Amino acid sequence: MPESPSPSTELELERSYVSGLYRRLDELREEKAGQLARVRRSGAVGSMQNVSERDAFASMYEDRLAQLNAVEDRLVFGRLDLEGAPPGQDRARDGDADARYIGRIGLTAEDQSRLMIDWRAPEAGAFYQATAFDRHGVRRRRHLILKGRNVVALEDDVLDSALLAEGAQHQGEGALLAALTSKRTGRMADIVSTIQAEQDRIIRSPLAGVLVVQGGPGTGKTAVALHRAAFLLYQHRERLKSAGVLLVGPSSSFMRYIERVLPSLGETGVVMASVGRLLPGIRAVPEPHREVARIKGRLDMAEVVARAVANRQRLPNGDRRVVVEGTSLVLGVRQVRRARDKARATHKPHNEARTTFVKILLRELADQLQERLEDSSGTGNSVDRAYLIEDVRSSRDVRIALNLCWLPMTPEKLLRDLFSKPEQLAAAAPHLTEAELRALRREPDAPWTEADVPLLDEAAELLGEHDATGGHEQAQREAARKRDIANAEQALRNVDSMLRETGNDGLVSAEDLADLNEETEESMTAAERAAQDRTWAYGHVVVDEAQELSPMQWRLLMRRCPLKSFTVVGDIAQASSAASASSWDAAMAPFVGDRFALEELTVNYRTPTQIAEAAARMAQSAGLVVSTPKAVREGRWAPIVDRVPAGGLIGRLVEVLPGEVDLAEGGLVAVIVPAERLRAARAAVVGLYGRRVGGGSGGLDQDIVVTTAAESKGLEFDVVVVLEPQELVEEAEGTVGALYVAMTRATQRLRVLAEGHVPDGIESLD
Ligand SMILES: Nc1ncnc2c1ncn2[C@@H]1O[C@H](COP(=O)(O)OP(=O)(O)OP(=O)(O)O)[C@@H](O)[C@H]1O
Repeated sequence: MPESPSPSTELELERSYVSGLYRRLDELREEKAGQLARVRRSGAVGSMQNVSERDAFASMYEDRLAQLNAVEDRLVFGRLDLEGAPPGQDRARDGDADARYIGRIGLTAEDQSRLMIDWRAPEAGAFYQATAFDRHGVRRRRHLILKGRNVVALEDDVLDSALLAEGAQHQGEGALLAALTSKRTGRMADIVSTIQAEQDRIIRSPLAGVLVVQGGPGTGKTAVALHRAAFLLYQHRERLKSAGVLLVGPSSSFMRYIERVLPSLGETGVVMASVGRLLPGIRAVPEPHREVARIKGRLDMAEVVARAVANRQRLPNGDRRVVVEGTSLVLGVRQVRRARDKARATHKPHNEARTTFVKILLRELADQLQERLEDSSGTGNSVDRAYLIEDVRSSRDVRIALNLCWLPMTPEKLLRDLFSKPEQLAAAAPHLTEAELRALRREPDAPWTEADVPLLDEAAELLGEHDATGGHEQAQREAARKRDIANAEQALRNVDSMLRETGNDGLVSAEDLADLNEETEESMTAAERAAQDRTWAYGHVVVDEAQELSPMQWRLLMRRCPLKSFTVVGDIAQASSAASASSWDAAMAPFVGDRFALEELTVNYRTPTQIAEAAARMAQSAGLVVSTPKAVREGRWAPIVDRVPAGGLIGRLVEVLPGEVDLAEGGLVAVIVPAERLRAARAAVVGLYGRRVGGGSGGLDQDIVVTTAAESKGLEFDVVVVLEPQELVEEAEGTVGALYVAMTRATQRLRVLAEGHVPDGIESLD
C-alpha cells in the first residue's frame, strides 16, 4: 500500500496545485484582454457587417473577461478523490481523471486537459451529493480553504473507511459550521463550497415547469434560489442567454442584500427586481393600507381594469355635429356604435384598435362630405377621396369628437382617473361594496404603490402601445433588428473557425449576435434591455419570499414567462402581507392548477436552536402551522425577554443596546420595530451611534440598523432586538407572520423588549 503523504506535505501539494490554477486564470485574463484590445483596435471602419462582427466579438470577450475577473475570490474550493485513486497521489496534475478539483468555473490547460471543473457541471454533483452511505464513487471529499490565493487549511470527509485506516485526513471545525458562525456583513455570500445535499438536488432540478420550494426560516431558500439561477444559466445557456432570467424579491433592501451573489458566481445577466420595480419607469412604494393591498391584490381587479378600459370606448349622448372645411357633417350614434363594435372585434388592445375605429369613422364622414360637395357644386363631379379623408382627419372638431369616444390612453392616466374619480370606479367595479370603493379612492397625484404595479401592467396589456408616431418607431425598430440578424448570419458564416477557437461554437446563434450588436449599438446588455421592456418574455423566473405575493402580482409574473418555467421559494408561515397566500395550492391554482412540483428544505442554517425553538413555539401557540426545521447549531444564548414599565420602552432600548452591540463583536445589530415606532426608535439609536446607524434599503452597509419587520424580510443579523412584539402582531391584523420573521433574523442573539403583552411561547416554560 503506498504511503500517505504527511498532512503538511499535502497542504504544500494543494498550494502548488492551486497556484497553478491561479496562474492559468491570469493567463486567460491576459489572453482575453489582448483579444479584446485587438478587436477594439480594428476600429469602426468597414461594412456594416464588419462592424457588427467586431462588436459581437468585443462583447463576447468582455463577458468572458468579466467572468474571469469575478471568480478571483475562492476560485477553487473542493477536490474529490474517486474510486481507484490512491490517496495523496496527485492525480489531477498527472492528468488522471480520478481526482477532480471543483471551483467556480471550469478551467482547462493549454493542451485542453482539464484542471478544474465548474461546480455546476454534472461531474461536480458528487461533491455535494456523496455520503458515506451513498458514495457516488467518492473516497474522499476535500474542502480547500483559501485566504487570498493561498490554501490555509484542508478539511476532509473520508467516505471510504479504508482510507480512515491510512490516517491521511485533515479535520477542522467543518467548512459549513465555519461559514455559518462567521460574522454577517450585510451582504449575502455565495454558499457554493458548502451546498448541502437536499439543497443541491433542488438547485439541479430540471428547467421546465413550476418548482415550489417550501422551507422554514433560514433553510437556505434564498441561497438555493440564487444558485439555481446560476446553475440554469450554465446548463441551459443557449436558451436562457437570449431570453434571460428574472429574479424577484420583496424589497429594495433585500435586492441589495443579495446583489453580489450571482456576480460572485460569474453570472451578471440576471434581471433582479423587487415587486415595486417590475414595471419599467415605475418606482412603487409599499402599499401603506392593508385593506387597499387586499382589494387590489384580488384577481377580480383584472375585470375592473378591463371594464375601465371598455368604458373609455364611449358612445356620444346623441348625434353630434362636426364641421369640416366649413361643411357641417353629422357623427351619428349608430355609426359610432358600429365602428366601436368593429374595432372591438379586432381583439386588439385599446390604443391599437383605435386605429380601426378612427379609420371607419373617417371614411363615413368623408362619404358625407363627398355627397355634400357634389350636391352643392351641382356638377356631380367626383372629388379625390384621399383629399377628402385628409380634410376630415385634420378637422379639429372631428378630432375632439373621436377622442371623446375613444381616447388614446396610458396605463397611468387610466388608473389615476379610475381611483380619483368615484363615478369611474363605481362604473368599473359595480361588485365592490361602498366601503371597498371608499378605501380605493385617492388623490390623482398619490404615489404608485406595490399593489398598483400589477394593475398598471394589466392596463398596459389591455391598452397596448401608446405610440404617438402611429407605429412608425416600432416598424423602424423591427427593420433594424432584421438587418442585424442578417448581418450576424453572414458574420457567423465568415467566422465559424474563429468561434470554435474561442470555445463558443454552438453557443452562439445569429439572434445572439444580433442581440450583442444591438447591445453595443445602444450600449445595453440583454438583461438591461429586458429590464426596460415590459413585454419581455423571460426564459425563467425565480421568485423569492413568494408567499407574500398577491394573486394579481402572480398574474403579472406569469405573463412575464409564457413558458411557465418558475422557481418559487418561500415559507407560508412567514406570510405577513395583506394579500399573501394561505397555501401554495391556493397561490398556484389560478395559473397552473396543480401542475407544480413541491420540494421542502428542512434544515435551518441561520438561527441557533434556542431562538428557532422560541420562534416556532410562539407561532404554534398562535395556531400557525410551522414545522420546526432542525437547527444545525446550538447558540451561546437563549432569547432574552425584557418586560418594561409603561412609557419606558425607548429608555430601556438605549440602556441595553450598547451591551448588545458589544456582544455582536463587530457583527450586525438590527432593532426591528413596529412601523409606528420607527421614527422614535431610530432617533434614540442615532442619538447613541450617530452615522453608524442605517435604515431602509441603504442601511445594510451600516453595522446597526433600525428597521420594520417588512423591511427585514429575507435579511439576517448577528444580533436582533425586537421592540413591542404584540404591536407587530397587531399591525399585521393579529397574524404572527411578521413577528415570526423578525425573531428568525438572528444568527447569534435575540432580545425582546415589551411594555405590552408578550405573545405566548417566546419564553420557554422551563
Ligand atoms: N449550505 C449552506 N452553506 C453555508 N451557508 C448556508 C447554507 N445554506 C444556507 N446557508 C446560510 O444560511 C443563512 C440563511 O439562508 P437563506 O437566507 O437562504 O435562508 P431562507 O430560507 O431564505 O431564510 P428566510 O426565509 O428566513 O429568509 C444564510 O446566511 C445562508 O448563507
